[in-house]
Amino acid sequence: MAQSLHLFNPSTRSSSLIPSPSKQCYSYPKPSHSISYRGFPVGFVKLSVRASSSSDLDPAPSSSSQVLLASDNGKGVAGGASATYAAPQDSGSIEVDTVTEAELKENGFRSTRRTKLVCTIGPATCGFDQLEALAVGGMNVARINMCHGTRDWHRGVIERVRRLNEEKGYAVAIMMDTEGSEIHMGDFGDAPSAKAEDGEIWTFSVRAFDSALPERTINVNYDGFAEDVKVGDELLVDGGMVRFEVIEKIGPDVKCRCTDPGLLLPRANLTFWRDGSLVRERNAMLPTISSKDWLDIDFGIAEGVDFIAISFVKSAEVINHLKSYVAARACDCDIAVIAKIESIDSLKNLEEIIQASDGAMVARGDLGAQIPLEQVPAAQQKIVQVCRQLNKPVIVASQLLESMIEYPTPTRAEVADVSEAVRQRADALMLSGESAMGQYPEKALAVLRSVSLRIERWWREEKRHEAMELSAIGSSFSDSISEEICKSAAKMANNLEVDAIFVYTKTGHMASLLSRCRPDCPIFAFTTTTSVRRRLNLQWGLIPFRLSFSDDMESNLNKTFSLLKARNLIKSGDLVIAVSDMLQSIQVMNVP
Ligand SMILES: Nc1ncnc2c1ncn2[C@@H]1O[C@H](COP(=O)(O)OP(=O)(O)O)[C@@H](O)[C@H]1O
Ligand SMILES: C=C(OP(=O)(O)O)C(=O)O
Ligand SMILES: [K+]
Ligand SMILES: [Mg+2]
Repeated sequence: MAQSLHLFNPSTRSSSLIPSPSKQCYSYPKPSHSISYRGFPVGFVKLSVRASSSSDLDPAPSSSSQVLLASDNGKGVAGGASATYAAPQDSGSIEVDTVTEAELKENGFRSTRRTKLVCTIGPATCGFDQLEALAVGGMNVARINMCHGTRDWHRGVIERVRRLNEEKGYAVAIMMDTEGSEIHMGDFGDAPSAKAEDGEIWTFSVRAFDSALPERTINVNYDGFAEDVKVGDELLVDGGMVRFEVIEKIGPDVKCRCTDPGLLLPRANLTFWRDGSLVRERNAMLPTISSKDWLDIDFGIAEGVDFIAISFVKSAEVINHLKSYVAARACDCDIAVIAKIESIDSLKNLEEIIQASDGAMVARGDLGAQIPLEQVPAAQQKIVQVCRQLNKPVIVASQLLESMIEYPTPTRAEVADVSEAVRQRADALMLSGESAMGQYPEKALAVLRSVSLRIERWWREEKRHEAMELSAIGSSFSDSISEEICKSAAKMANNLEVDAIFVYTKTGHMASLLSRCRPDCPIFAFTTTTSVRRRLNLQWGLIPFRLSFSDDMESNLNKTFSLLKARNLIKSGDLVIAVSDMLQSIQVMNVP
């Protein structure tokens, strides 16, 4: 027997949507057998609430009443959509990728992976077959780093990922990461890297060299470099992978002695320190988004990437600016803006930056160059928590499996680091050099996958009581209803041990609210557009499906059940909870 719980705010809906006892709007699919429910409220409850009339999203007068309906037969409860959705042409199909399909069939719902995986694409993984191997291995998002390679090179990667999605049914999203205008070294011409030995004198220069670089010379991208540094400053490459001391300044050239030897990689980040503190001279005035970044952003918009990650964000202002820029130019696609938290300024303004963004990245590489390394773990935990509270997806990035650039197995410490990020319930983990230029990209991805699965299972079995208290975030009354529905649905799903939560969501918002609750069961997110489906691929626990659906939940459910059954993804008797952002309701039912 199907049971349902609906919430209405009658004043926000047309009169035809108000429940009418004589009108039976739903006849839910009848399961083949009935089950008993523990603790499920059945009955009719009327609540009086004060709706905020100041919200433009919810123009309800303060006298409006909010009605909570629960039904034990799933019939006679009316509702409707706040918008009418046109059913696209291909209404008879459901799209889900073959890897998820295989995983669901082999391991059952419970053991599908909840933590999402991002792979940086570089020379080691840019071919079609290599990209396909990563997709098969569980890559949810492909990241291209505009610090490296040409736009043509990146365009090629985007085309191959899109082709992979079209030909093989994947929904791999594309994230474009901007270079940012912090100080970094140039390339080494044909050499992939250079070795700096203890005591060697190297020249860091802002001069443009026409031909090959002179020996032991490094280009610096920031014109003010030679003016900003002082003799005696300490110069850190990549947060301390290699260290130099500034010994002499000669016009545009800065001579430095190597004090900690190591490998110099192209475009490595440079910071300089004076008396134990990071120096913030005129370089602190560089714009977050450089003129080259703006051209890259235009490229990303033209290519229809799914996410744009902004390096070295300092304030919410730049995010707001970029979001309006994107909104004005990207007419038919919705590009999410991800704030990379990798500077002292971004930590200072953390909450406002995350609030303004569509997600965040804990970019530990540069963060570890700006704050003492021992402070990075606490910063990571804080960023992950703030993102969860504010309902923004968060990616933990950099050096997760650094040794796997060279070796086929990770260190125990790396496995512990990956475990910690999964235990913090971050939405996604990211590979950088491991997948871009390492020797074992697929093996590194397999480690992220197996560690995620194991820790997620441990969490479900052992840690359920450690649920995070989620504060209210809704900015309108209608938002608050959605939020409460998702919290209740997630709690019910855990208590009733349901097999899956189904969410019908046009924009993806309702799916993200469910993901935020980190329920024990997977969330099947049905959405009408391929772009939303790809975007949902970054969020914890969501299995995005593309499906055409209408505002009629009965037919949506019937259609979903029959399509999923035909593909052996669900079976009669499976217990599911369905929620939707068109009709604010929770329904509990067995698959017929
Ligand atoms: N498009 C690319 N072309 C060439 N090399 C790349 C590319 N993307 C990434 N890499 C390599 O992978 C390494 C790690 O990638 P990433 O972490 O994104 O960059 P970075 O180390 O510069 O912050 C880079 O240092 C670079 O050597
Ligand atoms: C992910 C990071 O940014 P990028 O690789 O672009 O330096 C980082 O600094 O950790
Ligand atoms: K970058
Ligand atoms: Mg960085």
